Amino acid sequence: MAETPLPLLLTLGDPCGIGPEIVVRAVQAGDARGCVVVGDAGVLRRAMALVGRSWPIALLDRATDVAGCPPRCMPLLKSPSFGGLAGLPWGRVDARAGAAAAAWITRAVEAVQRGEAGGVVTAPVHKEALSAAGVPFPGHTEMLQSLSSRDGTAPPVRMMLANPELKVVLVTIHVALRRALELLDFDAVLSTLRIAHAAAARWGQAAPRIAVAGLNPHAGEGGLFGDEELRYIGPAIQAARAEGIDAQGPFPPDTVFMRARRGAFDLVVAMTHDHGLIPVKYLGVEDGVNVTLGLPFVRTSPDHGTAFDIAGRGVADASSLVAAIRMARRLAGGG
Ligand SMILES: NC(=O)C1=CN([C@@H]2O[C@H](COP(=O)(O)OP(=O)(O)OC[C@H]3O[C@@H](n4cnc5c(N)ncnc54)[C@H](O)[C@@H]3O)[C@@H](O)[C@H]2O)C=CC1
Ligand SMILES: NCC(=O)COP(=O)(O)O
Repeated sequence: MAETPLPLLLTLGDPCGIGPEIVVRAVQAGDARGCVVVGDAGVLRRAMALVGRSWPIALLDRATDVAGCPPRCMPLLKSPSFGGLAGLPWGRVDARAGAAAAAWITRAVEAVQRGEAGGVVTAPVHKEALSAAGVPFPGHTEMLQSLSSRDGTAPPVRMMLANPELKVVLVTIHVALRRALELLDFDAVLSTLRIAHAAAARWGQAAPRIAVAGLNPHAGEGGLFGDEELRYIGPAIQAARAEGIDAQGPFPPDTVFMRARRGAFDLVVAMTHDHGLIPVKYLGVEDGVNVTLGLPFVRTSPDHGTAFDIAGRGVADASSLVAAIRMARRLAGGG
């Protein structure tokens, strides 16, 4: 008999953004079966009111208790309580919202580390709200990495954004562009290639064809427009190849995504956040999923943010969250 997969945990994200609304929409559409929400009952009720639906909330001590949850109810893992969150104005940076969002991420990781859940799907947080709350991480990726530390050592992780046409893994993420240039080196590129190669086996590509986008226009044009490709990107690709990784490049960043989209490569490694994410997001946020590679558990997220400009208006699209839930189920082995 097939085993019932462990539930997925669904963190509500910033209470002032569209996270709670898209979580409720995903539940309403039947796309969040087997998921347990991590957040606040008042915030959930406010989101239910926004979409014109109301379900009883079943408060769970453990995520696995969802098995005994009556039908047509919203399973909510007992999570740190803050009070007053449901009264916060929509679409504003608020330290209380940032603190709550961070606490729910921590709660979800505790539960997954105890073996109660198959993975974590996170609704968006606002990075300024996290910072206002004194959270020492710019985003989920860094926070999840830190929470996964063992004996004081955090695993190397990378952000991947994926849609049905493109998969892009980033060498650097939430730092100023100047700082990203300082952080880029042989080890950072080689480590990214190793993480991407190892992670691809989880979605069924044991030997992915990885294209590496250069940093400079035309990938440096033989050193005419910068030498990072010659100094460390190319050597890191060669080192990866020597380990059996099918890494190719460096290719001009302005054309490599087009080639990958046409099927020449299975994924693209990009040096900086915007080099890599603009091509993915330009194809539309509906199908995009953010996956953290290298963690000891599955974590996915929609590819969009808190959308403060439309928060509280009841017009948010839950498609990307639904894609993130489906991807998490696949990666966690639940179909
Ligand atoms: N995984 C996460 O926690 C992420 C968090 N962020 C954070 O979110 C905050 C806001 O980021 P922005 O750059 O404004 O990007 P954003 O993705 O929140 O919004 C960009 C535009 O897309 C629209 N949009 C986004 N998601 C939508 C949806 N589901 N339905 C309909 N329209 C949607 C928004 O209304 C806005 O016009 C920032 O603090 C950013 O760091 C951004 C990306 C991911
Ligand atoms: N642009 C994607 C993004 O910033 C997501 O960050 P994270 O919260 O998943 O680390």
